[in-house]
Amino acid sequence: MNEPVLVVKDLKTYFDIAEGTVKAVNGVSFVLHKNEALGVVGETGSGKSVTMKSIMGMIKKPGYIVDGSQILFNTNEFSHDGSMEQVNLAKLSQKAFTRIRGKHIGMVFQDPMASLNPMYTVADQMIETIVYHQDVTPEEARKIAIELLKKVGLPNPEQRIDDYPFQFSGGQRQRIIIAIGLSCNPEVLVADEPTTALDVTIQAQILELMKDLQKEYQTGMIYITHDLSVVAEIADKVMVMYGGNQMELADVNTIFDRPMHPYTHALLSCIPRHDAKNEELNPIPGQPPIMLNPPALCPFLPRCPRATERCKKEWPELTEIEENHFIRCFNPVITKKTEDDK
Ligand SMILES: Nc1ncnc2c1ncn2[C@@H]1O[C@H](COP(=O)(O)OP(=O)(O)OP(=O)(O)O)[C@@H](O)[C@H]1O
Repeated sequence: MNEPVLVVKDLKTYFDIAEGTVKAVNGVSFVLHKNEALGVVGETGSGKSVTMKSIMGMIKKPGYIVDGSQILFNTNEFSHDGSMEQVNLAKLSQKAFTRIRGKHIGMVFQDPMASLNPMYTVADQMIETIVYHQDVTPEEARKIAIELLKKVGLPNPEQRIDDYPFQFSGGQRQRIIIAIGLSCNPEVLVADEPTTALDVTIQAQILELMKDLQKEYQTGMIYITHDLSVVAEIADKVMVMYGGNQMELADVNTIFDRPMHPYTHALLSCIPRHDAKNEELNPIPGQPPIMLNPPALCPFLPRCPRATERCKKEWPELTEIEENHFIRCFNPVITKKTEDDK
């Protein structure tokens, strides 16, 4: 495996509000390599977006990254001799972050209209980004922008680049956002539910496009979704989040074939499988956790069918149960490896 581009260690992001502390992200750790796609999956409110906003320096007051959290990014942006170094993004000033965001870490969000400025043409917005981060003239930037728009499948980009965002369909706008996200050839691309606002056939096209471009550019990608079928499609490895914590992290086949966390099991049994005899969905009994002043116990405890007395007393640390398979649980579901898995 190649060098890691991003190493996140025990990331905690809290919000101090009048009622107490919302522990939105409460100990997340993972490594992202070049050319690797990490799928982050979890129910609404599980901390997926706050994790990504923390990585991109977008946490605003009353939110803050707790001391001790590490978001180590491999970059030569700040070194004097062009050598690579690990920079802790959790400690980076907002000013310094403008040299990382958009250039080394690209972003694609759920709502393309919110990411594009309605007052400016696509050309204005793309050229501005490219000129800001790269040593090129506006004329060169325009050429780069047109090439990128071609790449993301926008028809007739030489003319359409001078249109305003409202003149495009939702799917086309998302293609433009992907082109902007990739415009500086970032080492990491963060995508937060980029297909949710689109209709189903367009969703599939955009997903395919992102997968192809990620492999072509060899970008490290973090792809957030609540949809397990999307994860199966796009991810090399998967992080399952619940209640601000990562419950499990493993390569995509392991997550689907031999999940060990009871929550991952519950999540997987909620999706209909074409090979399943029982066509019914199995909702997970109970309520999602409250993140305000949570107890130092597994957040899945009240809903967990495997909970024991120990779970009511101790905090489960993240453990590497087998190589590259991490789990936060005292009572994992152990199934034997089949011959195919070995
Ligand atoms: N500005 C804020 N102030 C207080 N709490 C916040 C703030 N932003 C997020 N939170 C809380 O942090 C928790 C995690 O939110 P987050 O947006 O990361 O969830 P998510 O998994 O991305 O959900 P979704 O799939 O709905 O986007 C939630 O309980 C949310 O209410």
